[in-house]
Amino acid sequence: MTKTVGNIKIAHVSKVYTNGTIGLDGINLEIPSGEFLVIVGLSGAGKSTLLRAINRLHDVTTGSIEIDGEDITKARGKGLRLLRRNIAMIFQNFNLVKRASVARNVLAGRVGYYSTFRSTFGLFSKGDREMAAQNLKRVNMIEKYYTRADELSGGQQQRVAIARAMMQAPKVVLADEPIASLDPKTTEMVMDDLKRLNQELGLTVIVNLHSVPLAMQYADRIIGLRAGKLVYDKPISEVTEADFTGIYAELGDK
Ligand SMILES: Nc1ncnc2c1ncn2[C@@H]1O[C@H](COP(=O)(O)OP(=O)(O)OP(=O)(O)O)[C@@H](O)[C@H]1O
Repeated sequence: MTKTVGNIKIAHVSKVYTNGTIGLDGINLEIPSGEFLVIVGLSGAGKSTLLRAINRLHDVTTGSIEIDGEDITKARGKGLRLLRRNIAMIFQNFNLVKRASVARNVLAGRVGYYSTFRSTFGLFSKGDREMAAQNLKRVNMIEKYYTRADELSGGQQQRVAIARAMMQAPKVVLADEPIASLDPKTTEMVMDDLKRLNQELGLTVIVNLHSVPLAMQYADRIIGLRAGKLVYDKPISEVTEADFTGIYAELGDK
């Protein structure tokens, strides 16, 4: 089997929802291992659809999405499970089990490595408990190990969600507007956490954002979507001040 390093190759990908809405329209995109890619675009541009196609939460209508040479759009059964294990997802609304402890939520990130029986009964190994503690330290949340998730602030919940994502030992992290419901200071903490994972562990990180200034601050490369099409694609070194307004104007010009 190919060694997984987090290269993504999206070729001729379109997605038409069953009601006829075009989600994605002929996307071609290569994302090299270790890149911090930010996707910007107005609401409805197709950002979530693209992220969800990458981990196969959505099926695409045409095209292929290769993760290290393996097409996830065609994967089935065990092959799909193994591919998915390498791709962690972080959501806008955190998706934690509110009544469970922080530790339990973080350990849940490990279920891809366990039988259903063991994970249902919480039979996690000592090694995994240590890994959970390590990942909570990484996001400065270790002191909340036993706290219930619903006693945390939004920013703290998102950091627990990042620790949970890390339990998968992923190669790729997808974050769908991870800071949409957070204040500016917490936003910075969460974006810093994502950047640290990218830089220290070399993970490929793909983040959907509405904010171009934030994209400018964190991205290696920015792409823009409008009505399902790729309309902007530049490395951060080539993004100019003029593009700043350009991105807004072009994306807004529906
Ligand atoms: N399940 C669905 N069924 C039908 N159409 C959908 C579905 N999900 C999304 N769409 C449509 O697909 C298009 C792209 O939506 P998507 O959620 O990917 O955009 P987005 O850029 O992520 O928007 P936002 O920033 O608001 O999250 C929109 O026109 C949306 O209405």
